[in-house]
Amino acid sequence: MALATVAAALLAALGGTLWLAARRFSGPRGQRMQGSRDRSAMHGKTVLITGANSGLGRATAAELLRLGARVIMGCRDRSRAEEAAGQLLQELGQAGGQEPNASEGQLIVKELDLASLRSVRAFCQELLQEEPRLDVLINNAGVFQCPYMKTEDGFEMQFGVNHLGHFLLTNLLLGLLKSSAPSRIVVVSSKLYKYGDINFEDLNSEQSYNKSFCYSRSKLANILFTKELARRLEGSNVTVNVLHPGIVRTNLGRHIHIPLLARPLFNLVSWAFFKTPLEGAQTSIYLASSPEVEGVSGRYFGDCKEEELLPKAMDESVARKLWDISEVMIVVILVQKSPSPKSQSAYGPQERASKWNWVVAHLLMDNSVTPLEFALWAWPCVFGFTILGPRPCPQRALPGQLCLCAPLGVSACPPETLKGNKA
Ligand SMILES: NC(=O)C1=CN([C@@H]2O[C@H](COP(=O)(O)OP(=O)(O)OC[C@H]3O[C@@H](n4cnc5c(N)ncnc54)[C@H](OP(=O)(O)O)[C@@H]3O)[C@@H](O)[C@H]2O)C=CC1
Ligand SMILES: CC1=C(/C=C/C(C)=C\C=C\C(C)=C\C=O)C(C)(C)CCC1
Repeated sequence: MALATVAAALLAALGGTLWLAARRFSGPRGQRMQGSRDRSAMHGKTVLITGANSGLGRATAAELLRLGARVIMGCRDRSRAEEAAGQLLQELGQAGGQEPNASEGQLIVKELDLASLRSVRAFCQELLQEEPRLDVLINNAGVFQCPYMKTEDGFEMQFGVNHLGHFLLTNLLLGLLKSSAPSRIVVVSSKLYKYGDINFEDLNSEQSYNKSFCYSRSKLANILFTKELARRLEGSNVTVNVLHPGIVRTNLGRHIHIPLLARPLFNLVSWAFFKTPLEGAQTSIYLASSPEVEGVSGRYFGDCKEEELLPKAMDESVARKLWDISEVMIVVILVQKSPSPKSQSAYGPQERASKWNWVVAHLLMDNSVTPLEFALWAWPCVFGFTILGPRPCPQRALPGQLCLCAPLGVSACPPETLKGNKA
């Protein structure tokens, strides 16, 4: 009897494995591969890929390199990136029957930590000095469902890396992309955007943190960012599109804890059902290199085809507001400040409870003010704020001017506004 049970269990396990293996090799996960195209399709083009040392970024880099591109790998860990670059060149050499480095494509490793605005700025400064052109920017790097952590600048990690770091990166490189036009920006989002919301009152998850919601919110932010950027880039010959890659077997799940004993099963299931990185990277490669999407902008793709978005990912006013807030966050952000006794008196109980210690600012007006213009008066404004403490927000007090407002109505405004508002 016992023998029969063991035999049945073994048979079931074998059958299950065979079924999974059959799925692995027959499933329709692999949409058409972009890799069969002309080997010099990207010759003369410079492509920057963030997070190119692993998963989808690595596979995208390999393929674009194969197509002849000069690929810049923007990675946070130089040694991991150099190791990946060495492997890529070797694989390319082996595949092409050539010596590594002998192919037309070129691979460059540069340090870029999207969890540090200082690192993003330093990276861009170097890139702008060294690179005469940039044809494709692929915002690929990402963090998935990590425990509550903050970036160097005090942002919740998933929002900070997946959205804000890329927001700054893209804005700093826009000039070069425009001067290299026709050029492309490709944003890697996720279908999980559906479960996110842009809750402006707690963008930094100070009040509560849910790792799934925050990942989804950051991916929704990727889509809204793409929509708003496409609008701003109309007529510039720089396109921007966003994609979801499907579920792909990469290192993205590193923060998901799986009990040791269950790991083999999860590995088997992910092996059978998930896409390989090369399969998952096809839409990135397509949007970066295919002539089919020349001039196409502001669209959402999966499996190399345009897909529909939920209304919340197409809301122009939310996209604009997110842009404005992000712009101010990256310029001003670190007005790291604990409320002084004086400023505490200006808070209601709810505000005090939120322990407001940095300014989440937003543009009150829809007037477009460049970061440079903003920076010119941001510091005097912050200075005024520090002296006078938070003031009630004089909503639209000075038409055409910009005010910084904390989420709960506490404001740091241009000095004139503060003066006019003094009690
Ligand atoms: N895999 C999937 O099923 C899906 C993935 N995506 C998206 O695809 C993108 C790529 O992820 P995937 O390849 O799967 O995951 P991987 O974890 O394999 O790759 C993520 C890359 O992002 C890099 N990265 C993480 N944090 C930072 C940072 N602070 N600065 C710079 N680079 C950083 C990682 O660097 P390091 O190796 O040093 O950690 C790594 O190179 C992500 O945006 C993800 O959200 C979307 C939907 C599904
Ligand atoms: C989620 C689980 C795993 C791994 C998932 C990976 C590698 C990526 C998933 C990414 C998704 C869904 C991103 C969406 O944007 C394991 C296979 C490690 C274990 C099971 C759970």
